[in-house]
Amino acid sequence: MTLILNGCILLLKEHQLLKQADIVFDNEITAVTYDSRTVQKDGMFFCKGTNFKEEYLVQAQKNGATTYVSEIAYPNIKGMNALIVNDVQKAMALLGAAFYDYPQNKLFVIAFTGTKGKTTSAYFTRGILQNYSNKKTALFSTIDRIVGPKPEQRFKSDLTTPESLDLFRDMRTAVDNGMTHLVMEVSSQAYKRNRVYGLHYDVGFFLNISPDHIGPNEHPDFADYLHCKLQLLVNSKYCVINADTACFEEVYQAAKATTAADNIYLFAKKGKNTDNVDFVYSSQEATLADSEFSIIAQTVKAQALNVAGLYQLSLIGDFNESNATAAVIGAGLAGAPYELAKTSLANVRIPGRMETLKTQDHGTIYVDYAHNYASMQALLSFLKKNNPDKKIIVVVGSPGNKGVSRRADFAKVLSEYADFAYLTTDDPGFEDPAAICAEIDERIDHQKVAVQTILDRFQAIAVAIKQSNPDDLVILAGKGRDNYQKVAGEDQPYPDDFNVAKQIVLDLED
Ligand SMILES: CC(=O)N[C@H]1[C@@H](OP(=O)(O)OP(=O)(O)OC[C@H]2O[C@@H](n3ccc(=O)[nH]c3=O)[C@H](O)[C@@H]2O)O[C@H](CO)[C@@H](O)[C@@H]1O[C@H](C)C(=O)N[C@@H](C)C(=O)N[C@H](CCC(=O)O)C(=O)O
Ligand SMILES: Nc1ncnc2c1ncn2[C@@H]1O[C@H](COP(=O)(O)OP(=O)(O)OP(=O)(O)O)[C@@H](O)[C@H]1O
Repeated sequence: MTLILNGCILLLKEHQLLKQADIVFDNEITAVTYDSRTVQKDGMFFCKGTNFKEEYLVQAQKNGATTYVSEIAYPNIKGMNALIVNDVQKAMALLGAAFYDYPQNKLFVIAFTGTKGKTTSAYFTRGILQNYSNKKTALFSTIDRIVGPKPEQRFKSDLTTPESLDLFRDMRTAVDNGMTHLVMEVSSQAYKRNRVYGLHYDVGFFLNISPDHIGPNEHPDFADYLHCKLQLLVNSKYCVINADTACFEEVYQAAKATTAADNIYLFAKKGKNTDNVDFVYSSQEATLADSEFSIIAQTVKAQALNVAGLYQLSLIGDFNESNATAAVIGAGLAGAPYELAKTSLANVRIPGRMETLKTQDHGTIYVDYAHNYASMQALLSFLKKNNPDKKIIVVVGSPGNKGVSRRADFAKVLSEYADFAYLTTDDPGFEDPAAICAEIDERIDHQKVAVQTILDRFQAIAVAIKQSNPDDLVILAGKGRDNYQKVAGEDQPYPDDFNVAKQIVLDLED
């Protein structure tokens, strides 16, 4: 992979990003990076970030960088080409795509945004497309990035949507590994930080929106959060929208701004406002671990996708039927027909999303990543509605140094639905986990919910399971399959909630 300096200048000018170009020598660029520690010979180095220091550029030059791209010039740096731009993140995304030779053009790209359900929908979609594409579907999700068919081509993600250079590099790797399809999650932060600037998708999904990610390092307010999420639709050839979402009118208008109505698909749950939607899904039957739902195609264009029919899921929750409906439509737009979607979907399981453990004498255990009001409400209200006579026991904590409003939110949602709450530790960071639990506890309605605080998460889960009866529902919320606790700047190893529960159940049933 290479870049020609003149080509870079043209591209930046085309997007009105170039303020100044100081060219010392003309050479071919054979590597790109934003980290001085990974610079290679004849590399291009991007100076970006709130914590950026000039010494990184000095190190980059020492390590072989010949060109830097930055929003400000560094006059002390001699003997390097300088491309001074008015937005380094946008410049990086454009030059990154060019450097990796536009790998997105070789992939059918399906992208999901939404406050909740991105990972689940992405996994469902990939589950179907893997069978449709002969195992050639890449996945960029919050949990992992899969760039090829071999186990070593799957690795853990650090961000939901990676930095642009990493994104285009991984797309290139996926193409070189023979992948033909890509399913990816796009966070609002990815748009805020221009990680996906210039990227177009074959299909873009808007799943839902509720207040989240608003704070000092993320979005200043809800309007900014929504605006960032809407960008996905503006950059998609086909748009698929959950018509039950909050702010539907704004969302639909954003799609219509750049997409013909024929290429916009709407779906909604039966019983809501389904008059003008293409697909309606409806719950048929749910056990404690599986659910059955149907998708009806209401319009000619929906029928043409050939995906309507009855479906089964190996995880429950009406919200997961919504996520699965989205996946079926996405896979349908890629060409996957009903029968294939049906058989593929039935087998998809997602790490830490409604994973179920059935015990002999201690109820049904759910491990779920629900970690804010919207997701906890969706989860607990579903369980309550379908099991009005069963006791709901929740093990939950709230993280330190972020999302402080979640503490009051958890108190509210527990008061609404839970019978028993075990408050415990969840990534306390630099805060005292006991104080965090106390903040939740003081807002819980103790007339409705019995509360016990057990700071050791393993012990909290053990006590919750041991004290439950065969008919009870025990929900281990918030951490999904996280195998660490973030404590005072360190990731301390933790077996993960599912493994902890499995161990406790094994010990009990020995
Ligand atoms: C607020 C935010 O998005 N920050 C991201 C951003 O940081 P930054 O650009 O400010 O970089 P920085 O940490 O100040 O570092 C400065 C620069 O110096 C470079 N450096 C550093 C040390 C050195 O020796 N040499 C060197 O060159 C670094 O490579 C970096 O480019 O770029 C970094 C990668 O270069 C990200 O790791 C970092 O994500 C932080 C950790 C983060 O937590 N982000 C969250 C908010 C996020 O993006 N979340 C969304 C999901 C939430 C949602 O749904 O919106 C996500 O997509 O994951
Ligand atoms: N469509 C939905 N509506 C409301 N809640 C949902 C929905 N889908 C999933 N959830 C809940 O949210 C949790 C997180 O789901 P998922 O990981 O799919 O979402 P996400 O958008 O990737 O989330 P995040 O941005 O927090 O990583 C699930 O464990 C579940 O409790």
